[in-house]
Amino acid sequence: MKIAVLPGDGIGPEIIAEAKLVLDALGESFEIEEAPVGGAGYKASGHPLPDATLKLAKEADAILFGSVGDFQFDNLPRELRPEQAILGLRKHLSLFANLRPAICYKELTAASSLKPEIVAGLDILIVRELNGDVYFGSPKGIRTSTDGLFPGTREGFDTMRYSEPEVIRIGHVAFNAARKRQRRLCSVDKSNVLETSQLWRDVMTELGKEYPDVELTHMYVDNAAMQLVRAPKAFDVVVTGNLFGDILSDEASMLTGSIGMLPSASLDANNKGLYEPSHGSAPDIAGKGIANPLATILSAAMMLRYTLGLEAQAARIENAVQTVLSQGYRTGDIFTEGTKKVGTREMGQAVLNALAD
Ligand SMILES: NC(=O)c1ccc[n+]([C@@H]2O[C@H](COP(=O)([O-])OP(=O)(O)OC[C@H]3O[C@@H](n4cnc5c(N)ncnc54)[C@H](O)[C@@H]3O)[C@@H](O)[C@H]2O)c1
Ligand SMILES: CC(C)[C@H](C(=O)O)[C@@H](O)C(=O)O
Ligand SMILES: [Mg+2]
Repeated sequence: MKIAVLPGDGIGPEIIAEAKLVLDALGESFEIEEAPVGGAGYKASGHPLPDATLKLAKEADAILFGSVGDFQFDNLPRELRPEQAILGLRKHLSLFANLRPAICYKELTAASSLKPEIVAGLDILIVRELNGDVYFGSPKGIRTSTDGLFPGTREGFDTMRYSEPEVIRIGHVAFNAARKRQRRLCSVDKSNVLETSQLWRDVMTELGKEYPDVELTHMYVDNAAMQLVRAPKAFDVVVTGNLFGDILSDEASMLTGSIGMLPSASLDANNKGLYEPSHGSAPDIAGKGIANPLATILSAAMMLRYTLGLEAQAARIENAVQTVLSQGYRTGDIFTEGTKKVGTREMGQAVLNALAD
């Protein structure tokens, strides 16, 4: 099994190094090949998604991705900025289904931004559509306005767009995920204002008839943002568009203690996937050896489960993460009084030790 490993920028290489050690420790014969991406790709070959990196990503069975982004590239034309690499991979590989599980481990209830009783036992799954919406809709750009309130001035514009088949395919993923869980699906949109959302809601409602065993509800995104911090355990599976899902999953991460705990899978129609932590390159802590590697290690576990068919190995990794948390190891982002503060390497080592036991 060939795994493309794309560390990227900022804390990417630090957290990926730990996930690689975990994969090495499993005793499987993975063929692991690394390639530069993001700012690192730009530096190596003048493009954030070099041809050789894209080729490797396409031919590999699965992709493990760190993170991209660095303010030193902010002044480049958009198509050369690091973030285009992850957007390009998602698009080129048709990775339309982004699964972001927000689970609050019992040891981390104290680290959550909410009261422990509100997050204890929290286990929700955000299913985010990843190939459409305002991210990819055209036209987009910056131009001189010819109408509107301030003609003759610059205006930025993007197009929010969803086709029916795009909504149907992510809908099936979400309904099927709900079937394997508590059979409750909340579709989040802004159909009181947006036409894309009206279509989204109509299509989800229609699709719901094929899944009579799943309870489908609808919620406006502003209310969903509020309910996520008021009573997050009321959710089971949430399905939403690209932009709303980006924002809601960062919000949900804080219920688990830290964004450093939130893994993700980005899947195509055949469950081939790219696996990455939901967080970014964290330039504020890059190079300090203090980033939390657990979201990346848990993403590797998702890769074993969803794409490589190694459920038992995925469970081994998840159990090891559970063990290190109960042993009291904490990186700074999840540290609370009475626990042991460690850096990236020590946290990774603790996971390796737990795997060896
Ligand atoms: N998929 C990706 O590659 C991805 C995702 C999100 C953001 N980004 C990019 O990352 C760069 C920084 O973005 P940002 O600051 O808005 O978001 P970020 O997720 O990188 O960081 C937000 C905050 O969370 C902290 N944080 C993130 N991951 C952490 C970890 N593993 N351990 C401990 N703390 C962690 C950071 O220190 C920071 O304070 C930008 O260039 C952005 O575009 C990339
Ligand atoms: C870096 C950026 C393009 C990306 C997104 O908006 O999808 C990130 O925030 C994420 O959540 O993976
Ligand atoms: Mg994001």
